[in-house]
Amino acid sequence: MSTPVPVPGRASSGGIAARARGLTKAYGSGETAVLALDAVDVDIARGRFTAVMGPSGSGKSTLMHCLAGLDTVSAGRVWIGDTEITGLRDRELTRLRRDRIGFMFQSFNLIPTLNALENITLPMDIAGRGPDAAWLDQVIDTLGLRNRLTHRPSELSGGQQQRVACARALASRPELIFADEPTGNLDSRAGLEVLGFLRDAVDNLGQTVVMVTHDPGAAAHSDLVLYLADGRIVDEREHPTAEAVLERMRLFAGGATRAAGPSLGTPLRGGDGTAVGEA
Ligand SMILES: Nc1ncnc2c1ncn2[C@@H]1O[C@H](COP(=O)(O)OP(=O)(O)OP(=O)(O)O)[C@@H](O)[C@H]1O
Repeated sequence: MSTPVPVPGRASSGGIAARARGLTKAYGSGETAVLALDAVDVDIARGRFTAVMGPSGSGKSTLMHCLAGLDTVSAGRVWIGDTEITGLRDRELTRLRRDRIGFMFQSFNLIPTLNALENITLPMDIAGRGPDAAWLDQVIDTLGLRNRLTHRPSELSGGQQQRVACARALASRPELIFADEPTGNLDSRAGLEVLGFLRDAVDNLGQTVVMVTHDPGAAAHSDLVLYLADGRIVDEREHPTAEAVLERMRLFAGGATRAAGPSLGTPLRGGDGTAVGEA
């Protein structure tokens, strides 16, 4: 009998929020084809904060998009909870994304003509579902948005806008939140705040978060870092510190990481608090 090979990401006692087997994504064809993901197996543990890191072009965003059903796969299978999403029709996939997944992007993606509260509840309004009032209250208070609810995005700072986007992602109490560089457009103080809220969402609200980032300091807020290189998960680390992540990133080809910008180096919880990224 062969010994089972451990799958990156591993389960928590809470089970699996998403998983992929043999996930392969190629762009283009023939000579110009790019293999963005190369037969990736991964388990995303429920109730945990998972960070995805790797050099530019390693496939981080593609992995996120395929796991979240935002992009089709070339081969392999993907599940959200127990639902296989590969093979779902567009309409079913749209409904699944709307009902079961929350998204945060680097560029906030708020509607400029709606105020903060309207932005937060928009996905539920579109779905024709009223929010759970007690949960929504808790999300708004956790994110410190109570006195900003009537403001439009242009009347909010970048950090406040991302907090609104975070509240929008949380409002329907999704099974899983995917965040693609959520701190990429924020100064380090606002970025730290947003990471703290994502951490709170996992620790205090029982949410599951998957975050793509370039920043070892941001990754240090997670429970587990998955390292991608050339479309494969090549390593993982539990309870990462910023130093350990930076060190691992240095091992990638050329030693170059895009961590040279302002780093969100001081985890609000755990880690050793040393600022990195300026190294
Ligand atoms: N729509 C597309 N068409 C063709 N190639 C693409 C497309 N999207 C991504 N790729 C290629 O797939 C590979 C993985 O891209 P991806 O955006 O997932 O990497 P990444 O790790 O998120 O990069 P970055 O850190 O720079 O955002 C890259 O080689 C990229 O050029």
